[in-house]
Amino acid sequence: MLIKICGATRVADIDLLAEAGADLIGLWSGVPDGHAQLDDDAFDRLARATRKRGRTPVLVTLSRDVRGLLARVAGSGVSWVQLHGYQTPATVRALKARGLTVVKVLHIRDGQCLERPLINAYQRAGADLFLLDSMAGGRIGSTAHRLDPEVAASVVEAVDRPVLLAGGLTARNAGQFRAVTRAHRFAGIDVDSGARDERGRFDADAVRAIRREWTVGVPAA
Ligand SMILES: O=C(O)c1ccccc1N[C@@H]1O[C@H](COP(=O)(O)O)[C@@H](O)[C@H]1O
Repeated sequence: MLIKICGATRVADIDLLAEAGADLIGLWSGVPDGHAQLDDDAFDRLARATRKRGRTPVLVTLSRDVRGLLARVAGSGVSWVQLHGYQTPATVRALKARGLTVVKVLHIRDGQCLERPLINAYQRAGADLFLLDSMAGGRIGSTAHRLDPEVAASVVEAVDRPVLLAGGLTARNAGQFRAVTRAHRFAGIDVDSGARDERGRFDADAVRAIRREWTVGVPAA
């Protein structure tokens, strides 16, 4: 299973996350006013640092601007893109046409998957993975609002792609998701808030504990 930690902003973050066991590291571009939004130079520098440490950088974005996204991946050599907003299947198709690995986020609000009617269209467009994230009210992302394990299990059953879980995940709540983590489609987790200390800095012990608790009973790849 994959552990993705999201929102690195410094090379020191990459060092800490790589050492603590992150497989994928999320770098934000096209997240206006986001707490971890990077300018282009910082994005390229952190993408290089991530690859140098043998980890996979992931461009995390709300942008629907396909040209802009292609420019960003071309400039940085990043090949994974996480579409965290309400991008359409056409955006997924356009990125897949360039050979990128595309993770499409499905938003869970009040027990419902907002994009459920579009799941087949995203699959036909070539989405490689889905990522379930819980919304708090109208807010997208880093809500620290825990995903509902039963809703996650029902969406995982409904899709035909590997699934990452996100939304308020920590080492402490791993046990509540055992039914999902045993599912054939479960691919891993994505964490932002739960990997940080009270000052908002990444915490290596928290990341190690996340890896330890979330891999209990999950067959090795
Ligand atoms: O946090 C945001 O504002 C955000 C904006 C745009 C894209 C992603 C964002 N956050 C992502 O939300 C998940 C879950 O975070 P958490 O563990 O609940 O804090 C994670 O991928 C964040 O990077």
